Amino acid sequence: MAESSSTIAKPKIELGSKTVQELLLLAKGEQQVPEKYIHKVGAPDDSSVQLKDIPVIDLDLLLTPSSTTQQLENFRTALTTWGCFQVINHGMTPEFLDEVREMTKQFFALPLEEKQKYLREVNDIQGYGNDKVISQQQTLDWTDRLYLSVYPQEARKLKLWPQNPQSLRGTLEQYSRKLQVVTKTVLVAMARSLNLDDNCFWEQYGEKGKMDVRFNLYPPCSRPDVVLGLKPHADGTIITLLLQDKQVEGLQFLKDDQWFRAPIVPGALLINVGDLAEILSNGIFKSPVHRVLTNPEKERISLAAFCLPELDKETEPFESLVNESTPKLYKKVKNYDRTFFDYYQQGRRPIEASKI
Ligand SMILES: O=C(O)CCC(=O)C(=O)O
Ligand SMILES: [Fe+2]
Repeated sequence: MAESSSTIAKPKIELGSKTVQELLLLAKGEQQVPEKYIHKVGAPDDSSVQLKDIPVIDLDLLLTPSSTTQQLENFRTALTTWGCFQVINHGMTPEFLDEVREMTKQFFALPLEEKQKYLREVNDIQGYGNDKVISQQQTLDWTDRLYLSVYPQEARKLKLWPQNPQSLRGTLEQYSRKLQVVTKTVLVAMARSLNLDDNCFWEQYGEKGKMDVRFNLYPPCSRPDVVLGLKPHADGTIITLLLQDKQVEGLQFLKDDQWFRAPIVPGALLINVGDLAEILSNGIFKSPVHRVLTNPEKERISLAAFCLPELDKETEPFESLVNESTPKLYKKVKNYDRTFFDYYQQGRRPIEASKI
């Protein structure tokens, strides 16, 4: 159902909440999970969720002339059915990816006071903390995070970039530079797979395109039957590039109304279409709904990089994808990420509001 963005309540103030790690420290081994994390409806019934291979795309082959047709065809199918794929040969060694995972673990393993040096300020998104709490009714996610803008350079708030572990700043710089290269290749391939001008997705991202990274920690949870690491959502991005934990699963995708577990492919990055690429492609690419489950024994980490258009850039379906037989399906949107979290926390999808 289409709805106008004015129907979403705009929070004036944010209500405070503790990080999950802090909560666990205070609980001193007590198993009780606070009420506000418990899903009374939509609890994660995991009993019939299957593991299904998400398409694997070799980035090295994607744009080479000799293999273009078949590779691009597979790529397009991945984006129109799953809305996500695992990418290999992306230019980063398994050792380097392990280093990125390791620094993520090391950061979350620091004493609370150390992490709190980088605390997110109320109503800001960058920094260490957890869910933005905008209503007492909100069911919270069992996750702590460190959210940092890496591009454009001027969006960086370096005082929130941890100096401990010492390697974090340098490794993050290196990792995000590599991700920019992957992003460009993927965006060009997306255009090519739709027979559009090579640069059309890349231009939407823009020279000042935003890349925000979110380090996620999902501590063990004694009630995985009723608590979620992340509520079902689709991303408000053009694309999202995700580095998954190497040992612990948890991510699931909704496809044809069924949940599927995302397998771990240790050397791969998992890339998914976000709402903005769904809009640009006039609905041809699917921005998939996904969620993260909790694990009773093991903690899980992940690192998501969100690619968003530069500030004030307007996003609407490419004209060449709109004609009499395929009418325009989405309205123009701008600064989409600003309203995204308000919808998310109410368990709603912002893309509904832009549907015509
Ligand atoms: O932790 C994961 O595997 C997924 C993270 C995610 O979906 C997000 O940060 O938007
Ligand atoms: Fe996500």
